Amino acid sequence: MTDTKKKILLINGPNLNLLGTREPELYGTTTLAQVETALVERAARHNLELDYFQSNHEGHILDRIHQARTEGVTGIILNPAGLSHSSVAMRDALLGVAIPYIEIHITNRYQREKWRHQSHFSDKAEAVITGLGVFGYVASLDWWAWKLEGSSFEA
Ligand SMILES: O=C(O)[C@@H]1C=C(O)[C@@H](O)[C@H](O)C1
Repeated sequence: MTDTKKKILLINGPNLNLLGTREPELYGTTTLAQVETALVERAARHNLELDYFQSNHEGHILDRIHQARTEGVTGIILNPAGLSHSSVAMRDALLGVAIPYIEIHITNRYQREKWRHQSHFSDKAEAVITGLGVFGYVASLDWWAWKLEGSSFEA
């Protein structure tokens, strides 16, 4: 019997293609490609498949979210980026496909402009990570692995 790995989809929103050179004092110097590569390798160690997608175009992100349902994606790691604070359509897409997601933000949004404190996604997220830098992506993946492996705690 083939061992079908559970699939996690990493979605990054607008301007995160600039990660590594974009306001490095806030977002750090690790590139998005480095994050994506590391997570694919880490996912494999957890016997998970990880696919990733980044777009600066809201509609393209909506289409990728819709596609995730047909692919049987188990869970999503989502950094909506600037769309966190504005996109009802993206929230509706996630609710529409009914795929659970963890919301991750590289920066601590609560240390930034007040309008960044609000997110259209947090109340429906499994969890929200904000301010761990790019480690937030690692934490998000490990959380999915822990959850899918039965959520057992070993101190
Ligand atoms: O911290 C982050 O990853 C988020 C990324 C962005 O691009 C901003 O628009 C958000 O406000 C914060």
